[in-house]
Amino acid sequence: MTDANTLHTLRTTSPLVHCITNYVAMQFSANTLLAAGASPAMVHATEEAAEFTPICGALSINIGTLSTPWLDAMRASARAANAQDLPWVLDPVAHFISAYRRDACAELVALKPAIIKGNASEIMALNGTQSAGRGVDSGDSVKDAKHAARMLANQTGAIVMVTGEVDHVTDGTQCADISGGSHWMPRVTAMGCSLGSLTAAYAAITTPFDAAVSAAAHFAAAGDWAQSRAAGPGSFHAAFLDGLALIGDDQLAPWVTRG
Ligand SMILES: Nc1ncnc2c1ncn2[C@@H]1O[C@H](COP(=O)(O)OP(=O)(O)OP(=O)(O)O)[C@@H](O)[C@H]1O
Ligand SMILES: Cc1ncsc1CCO
Ligand SMILES: [Mg+2]
Repeated sequence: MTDANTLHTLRTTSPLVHCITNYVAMQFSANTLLAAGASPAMVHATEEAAEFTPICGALSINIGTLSTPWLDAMRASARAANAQDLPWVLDPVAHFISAYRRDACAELVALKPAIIKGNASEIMALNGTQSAGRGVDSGDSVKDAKHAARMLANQTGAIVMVTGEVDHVTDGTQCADISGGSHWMPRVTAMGCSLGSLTAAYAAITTPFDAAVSAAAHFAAAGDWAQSRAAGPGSFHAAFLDGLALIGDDQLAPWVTRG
C-alpha cells in the first residue's frame, strides 16, 4: 500500500486497537488514535484482557509502568493475538532499569511481537549493545542504534523501529528513514508510547513494515504541521492532535526515504 492509501484506509476503516499501556500514556495514546482515525480501547485487567484481544485489529503492549498483574495480562493478550495471527507491537520502555523489567521484556520479545518500537537507547540495550539510557528518555542517537536495530530484527523476526530526530525502520534487510516531526516532541511525555499504539492501528490494515513507516510518517507530518502553530510544548501538544486529524492523505510520503 502507498503511504497515502494507508492513511485513507485508517480513516475509513477505523481499526479497533487493544492497548495495554502505561498510566502516563493512556489518555494521550487514546487521543492520538482517535485524532488519527482509529479506535482505541485501554483494557488491562487479567480477568478480561485476553478475551478482548481477538475482536480487535491489533494489540499494543507498553511496559512503561509495569507491575505483576499487568504483565500477566500482557502475556495472555500476546498469546491470544498470536493464536489469531493478529499483529502486536511491543514498546520496551526503559527495559534496562531493573532486572524485573529486563526479564519481563525478554519474555515478551520471546512471544514474537510483529514490531518492536523503542528509542535509540532501548533498541541498543535490547540487542546487548552498550547504551547511555538511564530512564525513559534516550541518551543515544538513532544513527548509533541502526546496527543494533538490524541485528535485533534478524534475531527476532520483528520489524524494528527506532525513534528520535529521524526515525529508522528495518526488517533486517530493507529499511526506511523518516524525517520531519518537531523539536518539541521529546519535550512532551508519551509521544513515543502513543506512536507505538498508532503503529498497531496501521498494523491492523497493512504489513508490519509499512505500518511502522506509515505511523512514523503520520507523526512526522503532524509534528511538522503543529510546530508552526505552537508557542511551546503545551500548545504543541494540542496542535499535534489537530495535525494528526487534519493533514491530507498525500502528506506522509514526503518524509519517507526507503533504502
Ligand atoms: N528532535 C526531534 N525532532 C523531531 N522529531 C522528534 C525528535 N525527537 C523525537 N521526535 C519524534 O517524537 C516521537 C517520539 O520519539 P521519542 O524517541 O522521543 O520517543 P520516546 O523516547 O519513546 O518517548 P516517550 O517515552 O516519552 O513516549 C517520534 O515520532 C519521533 O520521530
Ligand atoms: C515518564 C514515564 N515514566 C514511565 S512511562 C513514562 C512515559 C514515557 O515513556
Ligand atoms: Mg518510549
